[in-house]
Amino acid sequence: MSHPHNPKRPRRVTARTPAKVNVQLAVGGLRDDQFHDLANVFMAVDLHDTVTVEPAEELLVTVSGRDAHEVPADASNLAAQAAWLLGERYHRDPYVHIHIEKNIPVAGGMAGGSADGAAALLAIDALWETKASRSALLELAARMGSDVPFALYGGIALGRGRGELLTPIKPDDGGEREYHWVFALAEGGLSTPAVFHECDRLRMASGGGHLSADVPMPDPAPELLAAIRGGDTVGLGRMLAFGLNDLQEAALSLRPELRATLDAGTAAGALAGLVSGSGPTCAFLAAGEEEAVQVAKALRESGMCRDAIATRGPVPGASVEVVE
Ligand SMILES: C[C@@](CO)(OP(=O)(O)O)[C@H](O)COP(=O)(O)OP(=O)(O)OC[C@H]1O[C@@H](n2ccc(N)nc2=O)[C@H](O)[C@@H]1O
Ligand SMILES: Nc1ncnc2c1ncn2[C@@H]1O[C@H](COP(=O)(O)OP(=O)(O)O)[C@@H](O)[C@H]1O
Repeated sequence: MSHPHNPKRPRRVTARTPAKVNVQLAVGGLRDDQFHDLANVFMAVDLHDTVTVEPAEELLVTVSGRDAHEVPADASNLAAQAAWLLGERYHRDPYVHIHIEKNIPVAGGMAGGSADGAAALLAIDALWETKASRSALLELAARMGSDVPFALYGGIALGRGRGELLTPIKPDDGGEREYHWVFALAEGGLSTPAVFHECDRLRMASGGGHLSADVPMPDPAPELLAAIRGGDTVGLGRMLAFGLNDLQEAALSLRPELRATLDAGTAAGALAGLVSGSGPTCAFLAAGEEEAVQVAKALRESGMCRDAIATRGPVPGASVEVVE
């Protein structure tokens, strides 16, 4: 199935994808397929991985940047899975060199692997000129992982099902809102399945052994949706401080030292601190850009994290940046 190079075809394509934070992560019961039903309110934030693809004799993954050595450079890499899935669908050998420039913390609860998978889908589709429809890309994305479809969407969106059934959430006046965030990066990652498992274990223990399947279907918090639709930073902070991440207790149970990180960020003036998704990255909402810079500085000086990054959201989802 080799395709001779057509001089008009692209030689190299670069795409980039943002990380995410979950402003709500309501976790329902364990389903028969071993996933949990979610009400997952994602926000894409301005911290990106970049993926460059070019034709090659075999499927090859290379990685550079932050924590590159922790990223699998084999078929388990979500970017490699994108090549396999697109190849299967369009009857092509998945022979591409995929280079990932990592910036999103690995196993940090910020969907870095999903970001790379989504960027690779767009980049390889452009390289091969397969012109996959948006719905075809979303379907392949959902097969790759629950978080991958949102990486294509970006912005703010509610994810239902296992997180893959998305509805965008926008301010009522149609305008853009900017929220200022600080992310405190932890040493080492947390395994997403292990955190879901710990969530089930804690529920079983506190409920006297009730089956996780008895947990009601999760819903988004109406006050949270109202804050987002009203572009209300203080209202969003109030809801985050209330505690809308059902995986937070599980992440803290596996990593108790994250409590001190959360305390350090709120003591430094953040409106609210929360564990990002399954953790261990901690996210802090700040009142404005200046406040975010101050919170990041205080967190770095506290020694409670390995680095702290001030950034903003929401930002658009995965996009092709350069076609050469
Ligand atoms: C928790 C979240 C929140 O957005 O992300 P992270 O914080 O890890 O980035 C997601 O639900 C993670 O999505 P993703 O990382 O794509 O997970 P998947 O590959 O689909 O699933 C990995 C494993 O996580 C568990 N899982 C995932 C999604 C879900 N709705 N229920 C689950 O129980 C299952 O054990 C599954 O085998
Ligand atoms: N491109 C990738 N970048 C990072 N991790 C990847 C990638 N592809 C597969 N993985 C695997 O996925 C796991 C979870 O990574 P990641 O997506 O960064 O975290 P999280 O699920 O917490 O958001 C990693 O530990 C790694 O084994």
